[in-house]
Amino acid sequence: MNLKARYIDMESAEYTCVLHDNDAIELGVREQDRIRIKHERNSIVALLQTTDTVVNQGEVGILGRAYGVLGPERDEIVDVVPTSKPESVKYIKKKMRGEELTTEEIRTIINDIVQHNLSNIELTAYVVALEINGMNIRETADLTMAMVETGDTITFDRGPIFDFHSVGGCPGNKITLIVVPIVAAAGLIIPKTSSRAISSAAGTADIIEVFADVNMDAHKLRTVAEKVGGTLAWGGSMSLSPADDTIIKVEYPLGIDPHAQLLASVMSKKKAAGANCLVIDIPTGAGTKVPTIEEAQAFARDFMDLGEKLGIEVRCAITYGEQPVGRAIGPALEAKEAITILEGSKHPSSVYEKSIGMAAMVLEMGGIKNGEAKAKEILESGQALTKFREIVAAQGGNPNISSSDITVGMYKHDIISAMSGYVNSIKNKQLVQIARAAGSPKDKGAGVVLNKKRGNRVLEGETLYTIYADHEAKLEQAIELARKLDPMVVENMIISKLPNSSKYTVIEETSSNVRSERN
Ligand SMILES: O=P(O)(O)OC[C@H]1O[C@H](OP(=O)(O)O)[C@H](O)[C@@H]1O
Ligand SMILES: O=c1cc[nH]c(=O)[nH]1
Repeated sequence: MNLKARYIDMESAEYTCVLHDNDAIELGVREQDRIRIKHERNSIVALLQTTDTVVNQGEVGILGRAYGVLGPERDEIVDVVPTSKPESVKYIKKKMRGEELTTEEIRTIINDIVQHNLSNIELTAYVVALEINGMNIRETADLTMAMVETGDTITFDRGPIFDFHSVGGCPGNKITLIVVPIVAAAGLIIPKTSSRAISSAAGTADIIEVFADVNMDAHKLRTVAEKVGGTLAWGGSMSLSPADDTIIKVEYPLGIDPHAQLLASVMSKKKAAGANCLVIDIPTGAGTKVPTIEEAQAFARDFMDLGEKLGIEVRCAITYGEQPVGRAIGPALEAKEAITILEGSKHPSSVYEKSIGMAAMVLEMGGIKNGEAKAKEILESGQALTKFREIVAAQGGNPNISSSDITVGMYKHDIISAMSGYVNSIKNKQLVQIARAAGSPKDKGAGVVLNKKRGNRVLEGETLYTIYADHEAKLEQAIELARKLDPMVVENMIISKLPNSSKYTVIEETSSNVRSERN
């Protein structure tokens, strides 16, 4: 059916088009059916919505970026035909039943994801099927290669190319901002790309975006890395492994990161960016993606096996993840904390220690002896800060950036301990929920800053942590959640008194061990 193309200034997660009810009846299609729209040599598949008001009979409305991808002029005639479900839906169902997929079936799924042929429901089914049934290492390698082959790849004139990546899952893990400048200042090339938050309150790309442009294409990634030695880029902004960001957008609201998808996500980006030597950080422990050391060791083996298949030398660090790295969680708060370390502060030491440890592993892969001493020298002499500023400037940020330039949320609230004792545990996932409720990562100033960490002595009335927000209503939501979730457990020698006693003093109406004070 030939119809006039009409731009609709709205966005939706999947490519979407709108037909008048009468045209939909004539074409024999219903809401949520798929429609192929052809314009010259270009075509897209969009999900259908029907209307008797938004577009006229004889028109097809095409939403936002789908219109841009198809490319007709306003009112130009396009050809509209019904089309069936993509073949990959069959293979997603096969994985839902727990069956092994062939190389070709995996390629078909990834092709359909890259072409935006799958609805968000189908994409969610894919992610959930992987979360429940997983993939063996052969399938994971095929998945990785399919993600590489559907995008661009970069080749550098000189090498070897180094990289570093965290599997995530531990809040406050802002160390990439320190590791990359140390490695680049040592003269190694590290074209680092990061994703946005998946299970956390701020992915590395969300943090860097506070002070520099993270969007770059593959050409710019290569040019910046060759010029200043390193990049701090968002993988989703470029054509390297383009399926990755589409899948992450579905994982984020669920807060899940299926093992095989995680492996393929990381390794496809590294392969596409031309990495030869890679260090992987695997935060481990309760409240992370990898609860036990045994699981972390198996994860590391999978990374090394995949690396062998892809021609990348991989070394892994199993790192402590049972509480946040450092004290800040949330984009601006984490940026400030990381830059403070680059400026010379050694507090909090977990950020300093972890950054030095990870950078040392990369330096040693590059043949530098005593990587730890070298990493410390580069950081403490200010060379890492200078390199960081060069990278920021190359990415359009302030070339003289300092921690005092970073603005954090204007609304804040202290959570106060109602009892004296020691911090027995800090629950990562609950802290993430609170930071997200405060607006992180979209609201850059939102998040949480810990005043106490595990094992610290706490006096009644002391601040345990502070919640920050850019909007007052979100601060209120986060405070309410904090009361309910109680993410920091303070205990003393008496755990409980019986009968009719709780281990906590109940100061407000909640059963929390905290009371709240405004500031
Ligand atoms: O913690 P969650 O959100 O699950 O994992 C995603 C984070 O982990 C990785 O960190 P990096 O880029 O190596 O610093 C990703 O790129 C992203 O920033
Ligand atoms: O880059 C990343 C990091 C963690 N998990 C992913 O799926 N991708």
